[in-house]
Amino acid sequence: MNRFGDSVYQLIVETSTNLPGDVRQAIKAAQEAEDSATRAGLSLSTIATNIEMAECNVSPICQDTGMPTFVVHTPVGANQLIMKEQIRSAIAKATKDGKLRTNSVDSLTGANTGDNLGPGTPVIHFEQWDKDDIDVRLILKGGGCENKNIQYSLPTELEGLGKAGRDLDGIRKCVMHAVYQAQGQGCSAGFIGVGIGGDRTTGYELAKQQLFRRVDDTNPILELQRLEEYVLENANKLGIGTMGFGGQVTLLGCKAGVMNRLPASFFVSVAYNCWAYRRQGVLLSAETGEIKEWLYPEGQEVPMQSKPANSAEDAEEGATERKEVVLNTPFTEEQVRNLRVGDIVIINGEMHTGRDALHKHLIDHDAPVDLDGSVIYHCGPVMLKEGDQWQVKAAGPTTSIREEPYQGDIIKKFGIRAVIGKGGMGAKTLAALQEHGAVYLNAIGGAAQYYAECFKNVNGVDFMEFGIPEAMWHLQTEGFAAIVTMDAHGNSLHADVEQNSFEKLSQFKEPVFK
Ligand SMILES: O=C(O)C[C@H](O)C(=O)O
Ligand code: SF4
Repeated sequence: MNRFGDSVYQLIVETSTNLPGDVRQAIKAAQEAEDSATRAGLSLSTIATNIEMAECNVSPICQDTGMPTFVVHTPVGANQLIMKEQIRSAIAKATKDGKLRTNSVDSLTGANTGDNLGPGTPVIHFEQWDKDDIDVRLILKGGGCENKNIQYSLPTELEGLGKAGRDLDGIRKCVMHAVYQAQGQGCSAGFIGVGIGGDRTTGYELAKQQLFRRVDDTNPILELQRLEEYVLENANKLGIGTMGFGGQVTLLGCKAGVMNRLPASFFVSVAYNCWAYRRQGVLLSAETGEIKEWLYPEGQEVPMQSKPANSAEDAEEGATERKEVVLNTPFTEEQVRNLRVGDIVIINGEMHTGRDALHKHLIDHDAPVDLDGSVIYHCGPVMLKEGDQWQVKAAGPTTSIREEPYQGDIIKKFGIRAVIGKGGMGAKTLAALQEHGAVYLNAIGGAAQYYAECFKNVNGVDFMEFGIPEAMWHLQTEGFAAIVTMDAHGNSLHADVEQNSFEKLSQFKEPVFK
């Protein structure tokens, strides 16, 4: 068993940096279905480039390397205590090597443990089985998509869909609603695991177990197979699209499982996973711990392409739709008031990261640097210190809506002119953008390698006491491209897509499974 720890380390690195072949296949199919000159098509192309970059750089696909969750099957008599210790050591080493972000935070104090070890992290489930080998599976599911998980208790009344009863049709409505309520915030196009039955805890567990299935498998239970096919086909009619930009592809996979329940309870639990669906597995020799087999198709079997516009017509249509503007920081009020929803902004100069801890802090404290005209990037990067210099290892956007309670006030207090993030923000921020003269720019969630390349130097850092993801990094930037999705004139693409998809949701009100 002396190779067990090394094998687990390899599994962690592979899972974080190389998206499996079946997931890649689903993303490629989405690229085919989407007009490549649209916002959704361009985003998928960036995602494809990012997947290749992560594989090539052996660096995290997305900066949020998630909650490491292992499911281990062992032969009877194997020592699980030793395996647990070696898994923990492999997690700490992968963190130190920049393959995982420091993601384990004390819930009361906010202190980051720095090595991804702590109460509840990593999650390790052991099961015994009657085979001779050890099966280790790992999923790295990020926080943004985890926040979009949802649990329904039937019967219930669902906005847009009406009554959902305790039957297959009620389940169908819950799952359609789950996709709608996620909008683009969990980095659509996504995958969902559905757990039918159980109690609140085991229902969610069952939903997450579905995410260990292969994307291209078929459910052996006929009713569930029909449910999966129905949801996959019809959720894509909601028009939410990649990153919630609108488009043909919103969902890439739906997998449902069922277990018994108590007579009084009927839960439908949905686990939402972003496109950066990082899960892999290995079969290990119980004697040596060596890898005998990888359990999902490996990434290199399915190369990705950043597809060029597929026809001259597409390219032209795309070009007339949007304007590209190059801006150097700090921005002026006039520059941002000239921007409209749909424009692409290419940013050069210094920008500052800031997320949950910083926004809360800035409400009643001064900023450590002058933020007049500045650009704030909602991002918790993976950083590594090489010699005396910090290096940006992965740096995609985080879900902006979490900063909604603070953002408007902070924009006005410090004179910020642009906020970059993903998933959009709400009415309070939109009003502040209009009043003060600022814009919200949407970057492609999960494209952490793609954006990391735009950061040419780390000029400094403040609030390291918040931990690496929450610190305020001052980053020298070149060629960072993002789309205006909320402008200084009261327009919000997010509000429009939400409204349109809500109207479409009501089409699915009538019973389908009787
Ligand atoms: O924590 C992050 O970096 C991102 C998070 O996974 C999110 O989707 O908001
Ligand atoms: S940023 Fe997006 S891609 Fe990354 S973990 Fe969060 S939801 Fe997933």
